[in-house]
Amino acid sequence: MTASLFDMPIGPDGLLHRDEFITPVEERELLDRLEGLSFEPFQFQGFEGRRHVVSFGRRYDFNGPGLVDAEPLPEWLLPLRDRAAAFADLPGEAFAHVLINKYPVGAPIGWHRDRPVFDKVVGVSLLSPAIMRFRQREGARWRRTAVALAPRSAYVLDGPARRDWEHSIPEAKALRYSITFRNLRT
Ligand SMILES: O=C(O)CCC(=O)C(=O)O
Ligand SMILES: [Fe+2]
Repeated sequence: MTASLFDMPIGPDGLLHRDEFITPVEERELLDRLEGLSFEPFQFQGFEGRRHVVSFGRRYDFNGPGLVDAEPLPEWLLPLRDRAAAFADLPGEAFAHVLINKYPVGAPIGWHRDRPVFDKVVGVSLLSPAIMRFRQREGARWRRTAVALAPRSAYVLDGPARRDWEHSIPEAKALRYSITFRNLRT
């Protein structure tokens, strides 16, 4: 499944977004799996975020060492990994790192660009909708845009959307999960 007419070229260049990337039944099965994981508060240089996370394959430790090994990807994640990789024009095995985000009510993700050790990012949204905001500095001002992330939709961040724009998601209004896949920059 590579880019098609139905992948909306909205938002910054390099952002692809596809609704109904997974079916409601697949979403339910994934949620059952996610409910069994041990999420931990996101740690950033001594601070704890309201967002909770689980990593597989590799884990990015923001308190010092950077990229470290993590538990291998569980079997149940492999079909989604392969579908996400195809969406980003990559082989499944390229996605060495999976980060699952859990956003309880009130949990945001602040403005950031993903770490430069990673290349493309694919994110799959589950359970409730969110708005992903983008901003890019332009002189003294910010260019801004946003994309609606419906449950079961997926996005690819590549090119300028990945490298030049920052993204963030405001405080969750209802519990939401995202399953995000990253390959390593070579
Ligand atoms: O929840 C999302 O879809 C965004 C996650 C994100 O930006 C990240 O994990 O770096
Ligand atoms: Fe991100």
